[in-house]
Formats: sequence, C-alpha cells, structure tokens
Amino acid sequence: MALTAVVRIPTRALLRPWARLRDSALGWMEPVGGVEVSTQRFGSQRVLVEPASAAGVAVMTFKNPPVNSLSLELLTELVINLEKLENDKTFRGVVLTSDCPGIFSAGLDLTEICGRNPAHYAEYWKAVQEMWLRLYLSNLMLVAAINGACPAGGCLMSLTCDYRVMADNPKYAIGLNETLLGIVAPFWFKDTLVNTIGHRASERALQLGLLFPPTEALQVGMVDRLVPEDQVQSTALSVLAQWMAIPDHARQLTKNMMRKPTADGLLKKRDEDIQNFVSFISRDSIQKSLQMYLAKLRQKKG
Ligand SMILES: CCCCC/C=C\C/C=C\CC/C=C/CC(=O)SCCNC(=O)CCNC(=O)[C@H](O)C(C)(C)COP(=O)(O)OP(=O)(O)OC[C@H]1O[C@@H](n2cnc3c(N)ncnc32)[C@H](O)[C@@H]1OP(=O)(O)O
Repeated sequence: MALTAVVRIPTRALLRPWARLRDSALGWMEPVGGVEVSTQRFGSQRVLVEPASAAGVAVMTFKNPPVNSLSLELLTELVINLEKLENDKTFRGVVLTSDCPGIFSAGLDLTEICGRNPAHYAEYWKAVQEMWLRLYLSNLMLVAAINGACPAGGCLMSLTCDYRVMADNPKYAIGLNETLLGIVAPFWFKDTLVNTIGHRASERALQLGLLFPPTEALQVGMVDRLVPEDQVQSTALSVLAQWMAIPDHARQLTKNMMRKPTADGLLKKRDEDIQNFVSFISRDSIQKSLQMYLAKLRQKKG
C-alpha cells in the first residue's frame, strides 16, 4: 500500500527570501503558505526523501555525485527537506544516508571555498551554519547511516545526528581532517566533536586531522555501531524503532537541554563567525593550501 502523508508548509518558512528563492528553483514547493504536499516520495534534485515502511520514519538520501560534497545547492536542499519533515507532524525520525557508492559525504565543497569572492564565501558559510543549526537542534530523531567515507563536513553532519551506524569497511574513514588541508575546524565543529568523544580525544583528533577507520571510530565513540555494509540502513531503521518507544516530548526536551548551550555558542555570534571565516579563507596562504589539496585530489586518478 502506498504511504502518503500531508506536509503543511508554514507561510513563515516561505517568507525567508533565501528559502523562497531556493524553493522555487527546486520546483516541488508551491510559493504559497499552507500548501498540502504528498510525501509519498518527495525531495529535490540532490536530496531524496522517502517514507520508510515503519510509520513516522523517513529516509533522506543525499545524491550529489560524485562525492556528495556539500555544495550550496545540497546544503539548501537539505535544510528545506528537513524543514518539510519537521512541519509534518507524522514524521518522528529520519535516517540520513548517501546514494554515492562508498562515500557518505566528502564534506564541504572545496570549489565553494576556493577561488571565489568574499560575498560568495559569506553566503556559503551562512548555509553551512544553517545546516548545522537545523540538524543539531532538530526535534526529529536523526540516525546517520554512514555507508562510506565521511571526512570533515561529512563527519560534522553525522555528528549532529543522535546515533551513528557505520559500514564496517576498513576502506572508509571518518573524522575532522581540516588541519590536513591547512585549515582550522571552527569552534562549533570542535564543540560538536567534544560533545561526542570528549575533550582529550578531540584535542588529539583535531590537531592531527585524524581520519578514523571504522574500528577506531567505534573505540573512540565517534560512531555508535559497526555493521556489514549491506546492513547499514536496515540497522539505522531498527535503531530508530527503539528510539521511537520514548515519548517525544520528554526526549525532545532532553535533547534540547543537552544541545542548546552548544548551539547558542554559534547563534550568539553568527555574523562574527561569518566574518572570521571570510577573512580566514580569503588569505592567500589558505587559498594556496586549498588549491594544492584540490590539485592533489584531481591528480590522484591520472
Ligand atoms: C584562528 C582562526 C580560525 C578561524 C577559523 C574560521 C573559519 C574556519 C575556516 C575554514 C573551515 C572550513 C571547513 C571545512 C570542512 C570541510 O569539509 S573541507 C573538505 C574536506 N574534505 C576532504 O578532505 C575530502 C576530500 N576528498 C576525498 O578524500 C576523496 O575524494 C573521497 C571523499 C575519499 C572519495 O575518494 P574517491 O577516490 O572515491 O574520489 P576522488 O578523490 O577521485 O574524487 C572524485 C572527484 O570529486 C572531487 N572532490 C572530492 N572531494 C571534494 C570536495 N570536498 N569538494 C569538491 N570536490 C571534491 C575530486 O577532486 C574529484 O574531482 P575530479 O578529479 O574533477 O573528478
């Protein structure tokens, strides 16, 4: 039987200019408030959302080949689709996963932070902040089904989830490897990691830019469970089923109590953080490091 539900999109969401712009570009959302939308299978070009067979659960799949890099478009679509799920009170949990074989997400799209102008850097960073804030503070239960490599921004995205299931394949690795690129993980990336694996382990992991293979990631607490590759999504769904047994209001208030102080750290100085990012990333030395890193990635094949 086809699963359908109705999503009410509040006019408020459609009033934010950047959202309205993106929504109309995606073509699945009518630009009027209170529209009813079928969720039988929705989403957008780079983010597919499908209701799972269990009631109240959706699977959000990123499909931005070749490596699910977090381009401005992907970030925007992610936030819009998350908001859509949150506004539909029939959904309580979401599995986040990838459609790119062997890669969960390559992290921030390096072409967005290399060789562009300050206005672009500012717009992009605002979208990165928005993605983190929305996921980190989401009232939904989020489980990351990490079915591939998960560096930097990909790792950050998975760390915003309430639980992480990773494919037990030694070819994959997860971590905040920013220092290897000659850049610095911002304080809210660091805070998210510290909240997950603790201060000492974070200090070491961040300075060395460690990318942990699955067994080590489990040991350090960066992921919660390892399973064979073909069981990542089904395990994530069964984890969600367990979490669904907890009354939503109690779980949501608890999540908020645990996470709000960290999110407030960014909310209080969002603009300052954007300015810091723009001035840091615009430095010649940083741009050179990023260009060299990108060139190495591109040469790898040749
Ligand atoms: C004291 C002052 C402090 C102030 C601080 C203020 C602000 C902080 C400043 C900056 C913080 C910015 C934070 C950044 C976080 C990030 O996420 S940076 C991105 C890091 N990502 C990576 O390092 C991953 C790089 N990619 C890989 O390792 C591999 O690609 C892979 C994911 C493991 C997949 O490997 P595979 O062999 O399958 O594929 P290829 O490597 O051949 O890649 C295919 C294709 O894709 C391109 N590509 C890969 N990754 C990215 C990327 N992240 N962005 C853009 N493009 C990417 C690659 O170049 C290939 O392209 P092609 O050759 O043209 O086909």
